[in-house]
Amino acid sequence: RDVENMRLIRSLVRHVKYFLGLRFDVSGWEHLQTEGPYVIISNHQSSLDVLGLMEILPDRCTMIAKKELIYAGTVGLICWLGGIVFINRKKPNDARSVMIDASKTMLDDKIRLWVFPEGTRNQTGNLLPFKKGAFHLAVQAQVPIIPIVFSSYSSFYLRKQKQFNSGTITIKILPKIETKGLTSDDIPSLIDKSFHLMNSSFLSISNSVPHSNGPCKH
Ligand SMILES: CCCCCCCCCCCCCC(=O)SCCNC(=O)CCNC(=O)[C@H](O)C(C)(C)COP(=O)(O)OP(=O)(O)OC[C@H]1O[C@@H](n2cnc3c(N)ncnc32)[C@H](O)[C@@H]1OP(=O)(O)O
Ligand SMILES: CCCCCCCC/C=C\CCCCCCCC(=O)OC[C@@H](O)COP(=O)(O)O
Repeated sequence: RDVENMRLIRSLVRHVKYFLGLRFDVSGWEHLQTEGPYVIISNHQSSLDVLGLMEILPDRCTMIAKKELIYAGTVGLICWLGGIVFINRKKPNDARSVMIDASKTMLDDKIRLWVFPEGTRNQTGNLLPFKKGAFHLAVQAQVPIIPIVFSSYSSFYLRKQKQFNSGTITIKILPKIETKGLTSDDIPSLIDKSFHLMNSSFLSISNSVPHSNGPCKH
């Protein structure tokens, strides 16, 4: 169990896009060129997000995930080996204390953490209101937040209708938001700022996404 295992996991998962006929169009790479620990926040539409995440995952970065994933067979084992931090959403007090510990570990071990602040998968067409854990994490560790937005999958993937075509996912990496000097009192405004930046980015890149490239041959 070591965050370094994410290098191997990342290089394996990066091949999956070819089987699904998906392409990634990434902008803002320069914003990930930040030294030391930081918190990445991104929107969460489906398990497909794992592909986009692995496409751009920086070194020494692991994720916060719901603890149910440990029991998901091989996927659970891979998550555990990659040092994923598991939280129990049914016990918010426990989840908070795990995240408070993580704010120390990320500084001690120079680790970056990826959090889905919506807290659950969402394909409603707008981002869900953000949970607060990711922002406490960044403020407690006094590290920057890097917001990342994945465009809507709805032009090629409709879960209820069981439709899946090939398509292009736009990923926009936004400039980092500094938290140096901020305290827990600043969290509501930090959340507000992050939410509006990400939601407006999401709407703008989702409208400009090229439509499905046609049915997938597989
Ligand atoms: C092929 C195989 C490939 C394998 C691939 C591997 C990749 C896998 C990728 C896996 C991807 C998997 C992806 C997934 O699994 S996504 C699902 C799991 N992830 C999350 O849920 C993350 C986001 N959740 C949170 O951050 C929540 O805030 C938590 C769960 C922590 C609490 O939720 P809660 O429901 O309680 O809501 P709340 O946010 O309104 O907070 C309530 C109150 O608590 C205060 N508070 C909160 N936090 C802190 C804190 N740290 N220190 C001090 N205080 C804190 C807060 O200020 C507020 O108080 P007040 O301000 O109202 O007074
Ligand atoms: C044609 C079907 C298209 C789907 C293909 C998916 C391919 C993805 C490839 C490999 C990655 C598999 C790893 C799965 C990790 C799942 C993480 C995840 O998404 O957990 C759900 C959790 O965050 C929120 O849970 P809830 O929405 O609150 O319950």
